[in-house]
Amino acid sequence: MSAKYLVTGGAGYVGSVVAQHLLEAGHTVTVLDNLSTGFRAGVPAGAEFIEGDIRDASKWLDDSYDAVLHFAAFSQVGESVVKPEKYWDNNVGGTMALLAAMRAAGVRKLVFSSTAATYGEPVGTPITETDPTAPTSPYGASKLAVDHMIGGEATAHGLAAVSLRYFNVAGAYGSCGERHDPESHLIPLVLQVAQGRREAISVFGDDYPTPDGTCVRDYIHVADLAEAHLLALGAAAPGEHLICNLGNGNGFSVREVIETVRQVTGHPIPEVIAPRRGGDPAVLVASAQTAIDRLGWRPARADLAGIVADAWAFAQQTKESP
Ligand SMILES: NC(=O)c1ccc[n+]([C@@H]2O[C@H](COP(=O)([O-])OP(=O)(O)OC[C@H]3O[C@@H](n4cnc5c(N)ncnc54)[C@H](O)[C@@H]3O)[C@@H](O)[C@H]2O)c1
Ligand SMILES: O=c1ccn([C@@H]2O[C@H](COP(=O)(O)OP(=O)(O)O[C@H]3O[C@H](CO)[C@@H](O)[C@H](O)[C@H]3O)[C@@H](O)[C@H]2O)c(=O)[nH]1
Repeated sequence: MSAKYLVTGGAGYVGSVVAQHLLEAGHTVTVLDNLSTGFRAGVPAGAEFIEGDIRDASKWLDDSYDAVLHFAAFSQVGESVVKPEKYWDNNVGGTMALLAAMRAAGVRKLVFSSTAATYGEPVGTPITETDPTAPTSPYGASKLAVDHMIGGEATAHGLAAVSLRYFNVAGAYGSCGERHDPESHLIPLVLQVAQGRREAISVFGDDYPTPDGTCVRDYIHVADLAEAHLLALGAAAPGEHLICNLGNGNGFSVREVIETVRQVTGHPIPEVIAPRRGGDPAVLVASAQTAIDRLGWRPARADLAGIVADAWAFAQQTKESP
């Protein structure tokens, strides 16, 4: 059945890919985005676009919407360590206003972009949703605070909510992909080296307690992630807050990612060792068992070389833009 969805942050990377999937499934989509890190051209054709801030969501939200998918946030781990106030203000303050607008409008279903960064340094691998949450960055702390806020909203006011804790999102979907300005994520930065836009990739720390000394992450294809959002829209009952990790359960080190980019692009990719980046845990690998059991989700694009190849195809389409 066709439904109407508000997608906050739908001019950004993940939000645009999910909006595109919703449109392809026959739904009506309104994107609300203040373009602080997103791009007008990133909004998929066929979606209505409102240039505005989630803090003002009450201006546009009404009971014609069936649910909100909430992506709008600042999301750089390293930046959050040096500018924590920016993260509390936008991620927590903005979501408080959005939840109030949803309550006032009677929109009672939410899917939220949470993150692996809520766990901090894990107590074991893979990470499950019942593991302790002790974020190592203000970004992770702000997202954990929002998860708590959503839990309270569900219990007190009957919201049906799903927090999806993404691990490292990568790859592209057709004309929707990752283009941050400036870019901070590993795979698009390594691809910029392959394109000749950067001389070398900096490896942030080679003295972590991992097999090759560099940080290990669980890279998930953005299209697999998008499919989980569509499933999540039907997963929670009123008053329930379901939390699901989303990853493939495979960890790759920074060096392994760089080597994969060499294989995909044929470029030698020079690397230089740089100091550790603040806020980075050594290893983040997901158990997605809850998503498999509760959403019926199955990742179909888990191969790292395939993920990098899709990101490379997208980077080649958008060579000149940021
Ligand atoms: N990319 C990842 O690897 C990853 C991993 C875990 C979680 N997440 C979460 O997923 C979400 C999307 O991440 P992304 O990589 O697509 O980031 P992005 O920066 O590409 O997209 C975020 C979008 O939100 C918009 N936005 C920010 N603040 C806003 C506000 N106050 N009002 C309206 N619009 C606002 C930005 O303009 C941008 O278009 C974020 O919440 C992020 O924390 C991302
Ligand atoms: O130039 C670079 C950029 C990154 N890295 C390293 O590469 C890894 C991945 O970094 P990045 O791509 O910036 O992603 P993360 O910092 O792991 O964070 C992403 O993944 C998290 C979940 O794991 C999400 O919460 C965040 O929103 C999302 O940005 C980390 O160890 C970084 O230190 C480098 O060595 N050099």
